[in-house]
Amino acid sequence: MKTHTQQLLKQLQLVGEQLAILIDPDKFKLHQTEAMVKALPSKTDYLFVGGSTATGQQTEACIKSLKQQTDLPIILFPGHYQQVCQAADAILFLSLLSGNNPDYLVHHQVASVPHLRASKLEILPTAYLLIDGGRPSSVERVSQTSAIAQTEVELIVNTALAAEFMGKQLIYLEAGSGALYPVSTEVISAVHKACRLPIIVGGGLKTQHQIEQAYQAGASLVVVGTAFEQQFI
Ligand SMILES: CC(C)=CCC/C(C)=C/CC/C(C)=C/CC/C(C)=C/COP(=O)(O)OP(=O)(O)O
Ligand SMILES: O=P(O)(O)OC[C@@H](O)CO
Ligand SMILES: [Mg+2]
Repeated sequence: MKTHTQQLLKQLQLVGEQLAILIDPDKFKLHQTEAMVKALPSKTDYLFVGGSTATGQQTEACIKSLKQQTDLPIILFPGHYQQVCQAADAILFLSLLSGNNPDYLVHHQVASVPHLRASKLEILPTAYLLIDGGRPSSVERVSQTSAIAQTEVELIVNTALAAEFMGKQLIYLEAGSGALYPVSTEVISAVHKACRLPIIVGGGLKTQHQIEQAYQAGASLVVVGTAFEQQFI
């Protein structure tokens, strides 16, 4: 097995207040790649590529097209092991710890290993916590798990700390793509106070003010998908 550099993990641990734009291969149109890359906010640090229902082929075509237009690091954000693609730079090695579906706790991870053993992708061990964003999300539907209520702060903190004790390197607090409201600053700051890992926050972030609030509460990286995507539909 090749050694994986820890370049992006170090950047996530050290830099803070970073921005990722999420591209969902499901909705991605190849002919719009150039315009889309030009429209990226100047502060963009990473592109996340993934979706709950995207196929491997869609994911690969999307990443290859983006790679022709930008040098930004491309981080896979997989909804399924078949989305593993060697053309990316890194992978959020997600485990859906807010739910009790073994497929999303461990089976996708095991199934991805044959693709990852031979690859140079940097692996980012990530605890993925789905928090209620006010409407049913695709992740809930696909994984057949329920989101944790925003009021269950202690459960969220305990789940994040369990992730830290398990050796995860990143915590992703997810309100679901297109959420009516994002993960609250109360939840983010409670996790930040209790847990040493960098926090990624995504789902339902639409305004600069919401993004600033997430950083102030302790998010190291904010993910925006729908608000960017809507320019291209
Ligand atoms: C580690 C490997 C290989 C796979 C991980 C598999 C796991 C645990 C996935 C977590 C659950 C899941 C389905 C995550 C998908 C996250 C994602 C990329 C969401 C993007 O948004 P969509 O859910 O596609 O939203 P739309 O409905 O708006 O398209
Ligand atoms: O599409 P939005 O609501 O920006 O969510 C982004 C991301 O966190 C979803 O997985
Ligand atoms: Mg999708």
